[in-house]
Amino acid sequence: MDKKSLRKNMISVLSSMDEVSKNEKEDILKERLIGFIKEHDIRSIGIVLAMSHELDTDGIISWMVESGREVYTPVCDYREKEMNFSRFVSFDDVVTDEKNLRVPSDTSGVNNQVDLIVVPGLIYSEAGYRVGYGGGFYDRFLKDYSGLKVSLLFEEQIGEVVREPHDIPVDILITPERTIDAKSRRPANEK
Ligand SMILES: Nc1nc2c(c(=O)[nH]1)N(C=O)[C@@H](CNc1ccc(C(=O)N[C@@H](CCC(=O)O)C(=O)O)cc1)CN2
Ligand SMILES: Nc1ncnc2c1ncn2[C@@H]1O[C@H](COP(=O)(O)OP(=O)(O)OP(=O)(O)O)[C@@H](O)[C@H]1O
Repeated sequence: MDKKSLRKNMISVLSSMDEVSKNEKEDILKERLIGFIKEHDIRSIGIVLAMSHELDTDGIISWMVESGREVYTPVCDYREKEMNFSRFVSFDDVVTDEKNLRVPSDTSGVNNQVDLIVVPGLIYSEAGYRVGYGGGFYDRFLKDYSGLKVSLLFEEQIGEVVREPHDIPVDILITPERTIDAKSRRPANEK
């Protein structure tokens, strides 16, 4: 199947997940990510403000802000195909961009070298390769980023990913059932 159909299929799988069990899994993912953040003493985090079919990140973001961590969310320049992370302070200070994604109303506080980025995606291989939403924003951004990269996902999202030269893999995959050390599953020249 081509990449576009793979994306479409996975979006429909995610959209048709049972709401109650999805919420339960999201709660587990939140707790697992909080454990990871504490364990690695993460102080600044880059994470998306999710769309409705995506894994809900609002609860995680609230915990991060309340626990005194700095939160940054992506802001895209669609013309330049560029993305920066702007400081997120409160859900009261959020607007929507031209693609209807939520972004901070004040985008001046940029930090592109946070301790941890939670990388969104649709399909993942256990080696940490990823099919995203097709914008290429993360692959372009991550080539100059040197901090930790994790992804949160449901087991249903693990599958075969055909690697492309520009793909930048994540270090760790967290599912409701396990934490996969993706980096250790790759050969030394692909770290
Ligand atoms: N919540 C959330 N925010 C996010 C992302 C994400 O995955 N989730 N991103 C993760 O990268 C970035 C935005 N990614 C985007 C990727 C593609 C298009 C886009 O141009 N979409 C096409 C339609 C897609 C298609 O069917 O080809 C369009 O609107 O014309 C927009 C944003 C940053 N913010
Ligand atoms: N480092 C890069 N430099 C230039 N173009 C890139 C780079 N990374 C990705 N692209 C281009 O962006 C487009 C989308 O890439 P791809 O299909 O890999 O997106 P994706 O991985 O699904 O999205 P994302 O990385 O935003 O999650 C492709 O046309 C690809 O060639």
